[in-house]
Amino acid sequence: MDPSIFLPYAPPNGLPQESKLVTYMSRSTSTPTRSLNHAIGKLTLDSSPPGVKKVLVSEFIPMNYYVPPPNMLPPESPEGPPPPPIPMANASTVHQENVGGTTYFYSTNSDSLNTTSGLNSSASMVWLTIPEEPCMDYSLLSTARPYPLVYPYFHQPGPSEPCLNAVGPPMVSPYASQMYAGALPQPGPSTNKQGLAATFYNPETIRSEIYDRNDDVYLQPDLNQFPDIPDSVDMYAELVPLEGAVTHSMSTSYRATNRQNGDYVALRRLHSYTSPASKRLEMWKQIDHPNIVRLEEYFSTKAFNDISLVLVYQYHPAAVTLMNKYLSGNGNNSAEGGAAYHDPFSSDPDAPRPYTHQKNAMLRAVACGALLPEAVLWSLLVQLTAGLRAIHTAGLACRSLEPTKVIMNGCRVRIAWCGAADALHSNTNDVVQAQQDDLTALGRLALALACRTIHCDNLAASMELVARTYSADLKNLILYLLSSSPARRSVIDLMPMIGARFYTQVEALERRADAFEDQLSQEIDNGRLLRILIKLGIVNERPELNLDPAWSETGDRYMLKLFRDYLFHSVTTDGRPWLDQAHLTHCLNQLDGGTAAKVELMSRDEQSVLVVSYAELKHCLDQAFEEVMQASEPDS
Ligand SMILES: Nc1ncnc2c1ncn2[C@@H]1O[C@H](COP(=O)(O)OP(=O)(O)OP(=O)(O)O)[C@@H](O)[C@H]1O
Repeated sequence: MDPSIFLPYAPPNGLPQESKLVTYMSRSTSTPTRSLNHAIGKLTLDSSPPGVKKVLVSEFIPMNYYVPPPNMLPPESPEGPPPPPIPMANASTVHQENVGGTTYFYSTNSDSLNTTSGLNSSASMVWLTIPEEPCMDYSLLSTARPYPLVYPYFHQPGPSEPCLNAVGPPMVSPYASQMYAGALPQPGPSTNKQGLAATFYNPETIRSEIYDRNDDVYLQPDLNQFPDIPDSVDMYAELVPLEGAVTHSMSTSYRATNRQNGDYVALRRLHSYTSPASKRLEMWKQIDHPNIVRLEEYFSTKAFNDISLVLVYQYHPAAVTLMNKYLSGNGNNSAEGGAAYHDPFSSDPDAPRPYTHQKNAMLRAVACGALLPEAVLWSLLVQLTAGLRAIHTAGLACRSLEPTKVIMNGCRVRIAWCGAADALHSNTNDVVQAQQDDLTALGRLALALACRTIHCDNLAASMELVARTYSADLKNLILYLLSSSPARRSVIDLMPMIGARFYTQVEALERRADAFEDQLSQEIDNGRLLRILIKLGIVNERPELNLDPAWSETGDRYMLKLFRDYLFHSVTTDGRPWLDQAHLTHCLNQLDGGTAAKVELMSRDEQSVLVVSYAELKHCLDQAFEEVMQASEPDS
């Protein structure tokens, strides 16, 4: 064994000279900090420029090994609540404003919080308390579709049929409602997890994510609604426009099914594409990264009555864009602490708005307690920088890092439609400049997420909000990304700024893996037992096979019938049903394993007893099932 592994930890000044950390520390005083100071100077923020050490993640507090009471949690703890609303000075004044002849009064008195006036709420918002995490309502999480769904696989109860869901809690996801024909198993007691914990490893959240995906995958839209879309394009069929896709002349997105393997794919069709496909698309095909939607292939087609280039990507069910999830403020995402605020002007978008209303979309987000917990922001940034790093390292540039082009499902972030921009602008050669633009775009995206609005044009005000709400490290990271200094920025420089927060992400992922493993260990045998039950059900009490009405009552099948009675219809000595699920599971496991253990089977008239091993029973079952399978073939 290499004895050097036992050497004690060396302090920073004792780091080996070839260490990357040494390289970084020796130059960190020049590149990032200089540009940060420069940027801060330009923004004339009140706060003094950060010192070098602040840039180097000095404020991070390890967490989670001890869970303090909620009010003591650091803002970026995985358990941490969203940042508190910013208190505003002078909360008792009344402000009035005349808009279009109407005078609006803004009571800034915190007592007015309970009034129903939407306008008042915009002034007194800053004193709103952070809402409790809503109890899980799956319907909030299921995404709206622009088309009605048909249910090809599952029976829907007709009007006269009893509906088990008639009484009980509100129905959950459409898929779940079809699967269970009734209420889902109720989630356990509310765990009231917040921050990363709420999204990464809360079992109820994980469960609802899975239902959302199943909704998306199993509930088919009615393809007749799209008569203009070809039945198939190359090897892809069942094309459906992707939810939220805007129809325009340059490109269209579809979900489709691969006819060879049945997998879903996301297609990006570039209309009237006459130039040769960019060579960079081949490079994009090589990129396989968990934070990038993989480009599988591309081809030209005339199926759309023009020459289109079609890019084929991996499909991620129930994916939503960052725009829809965090920035659109459409109120559908309260489970995310959504940026849903009451907009008193929503009924008439063109109505003149008070200056106060226009000015501060981000302050409204503060008012709703809708700012994201810092840990969630870092998680998004860690994933985005990981994806971007892979892209830049491959000598490519994303060119479209926008909230509408980054998708999320569950807690995973993926950069979507990579390569489409290269295909559209195949004559753009300056990758280095495009990579710099990517970093600026990442900065804009980070700022938008931090302020929960895309209206961050007032950079100084936005940065002030960030500085007052989040750690100096987050502010510095955004400033670095947005810096206009001529020094070349690199995605690699972001890693030291993320620093120990990386561990938070790793820890959350490990906890998520634990949650999955726990769940898997509980469910792992269910499929196996279900399969053997299905086999038994197919064989037992079959009225006839191959015109033989006695088939299931004779030969091997008779033993299986007695075994079924033994399993499900045993009674106690005084004639009561004997229900012992552990015994039942044990017997099914023995049958599946075909063990040598013996079981006594009694005929229904109690006149004869058969002693058989599970191995024999298994053999009987396999034989009988095989016979049914053969009889089911059309030419049998
Ligand atoms: N790989 C994917 N798997 C599943 N869904 C995806 C995937 N990529 C994107 N989506 C979803 O497709 C939808 C439409 O995306 P798209 O980028 O086409 O929207 P758009 O607003 O019309 O953009 P554009 O104006 O550039 O055409 C988005 O809601 C997004 O969540």
